[in-house]
Amino acid sequence: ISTKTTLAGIHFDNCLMNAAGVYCYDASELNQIQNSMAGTFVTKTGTVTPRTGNQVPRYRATHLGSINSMGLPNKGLQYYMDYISQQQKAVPHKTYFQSIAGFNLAEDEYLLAQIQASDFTGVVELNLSCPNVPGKPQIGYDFETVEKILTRVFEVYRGPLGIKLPPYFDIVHFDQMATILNQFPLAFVNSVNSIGNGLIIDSLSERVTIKPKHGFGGIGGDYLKPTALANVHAFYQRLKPSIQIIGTGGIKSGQDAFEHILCGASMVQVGTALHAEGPQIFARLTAELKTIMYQKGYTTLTDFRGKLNYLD
Ligand SMILES: CC(C)(C)CCc1c(C(=O)O)[nH]c(=O)[nH]c1=O
Repeated sequence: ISTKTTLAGIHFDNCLMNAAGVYCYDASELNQIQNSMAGTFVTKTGTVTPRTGNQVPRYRATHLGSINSMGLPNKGLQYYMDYISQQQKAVPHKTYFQSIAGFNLAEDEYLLAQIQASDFTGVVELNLSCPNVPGKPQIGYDFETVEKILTRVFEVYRGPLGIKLPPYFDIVHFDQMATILNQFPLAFVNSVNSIGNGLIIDSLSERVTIKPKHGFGGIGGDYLKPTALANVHAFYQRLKPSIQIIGTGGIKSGQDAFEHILCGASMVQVGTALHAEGPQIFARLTAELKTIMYQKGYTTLTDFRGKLNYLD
């Protein structure tokens, strides 16, 4: 029984990995993912220069998930490029993901030019949940800007590249986004990022639980799973076959991973549950997924990927 997968024509021994932002800030954390059962890792979203991010507390977990307003704290793109370059030499049989985000089109182009000029042989994940010009919604909700960015991105970058999308909640938005994305040679779409601007309250103290943005932050975990599954399946149904789906959101068991793959995911990423349990979670999730596959008579992910049944 195998949980291996292929993405962007590249083989991964395991379909489970971290979600950008969780357990991937520095070499210490990335080493722990590298030495776990995860099939690979994605770095914290790298920006043009290092960022300290927002004031703490900026992450809070509950028994149903998490809220965060980290503010993109990261070591800067070059730090992650150097780390990956070292890993490509030390552990050459694996392929790594570099997450990036520019705060405008020029920064996106700069980041991609840096990667293009390096010895990077991995996969780029462009985070489209980044802020736009003030007064406009995040890029992922500004469809014209998505199209403009992707047009430019594929003029400047030639390696395998996918995008991380925020969740959508309207069928028309799935249709509109898929129509845009199907124009581009994307390797994958990663659905979903956290649900933006949720609020988790401590009713005893009658206070919010994180400091930035008056307590507003991205929601992950169990709260996110139905939305994540819907986005994975909606894009799986609409995108051309060459654009694969990475499923992110609400995975804390082998069953959750199974459901994401049943909805069409080729790779699954773990965030909130990884933050809570640490990298040994990948051994548990892999064992649980294999048990489910065994019980159902499946030997590979292709036996059930995307084969969700409807109640016709
Ligand atoms: C929310 C942004 C800071 C604009 C991007 C980075 C990010 C963050 C973050 O660094 O706050 N948290 C998330 O849950 N998803 C993200 O994509």
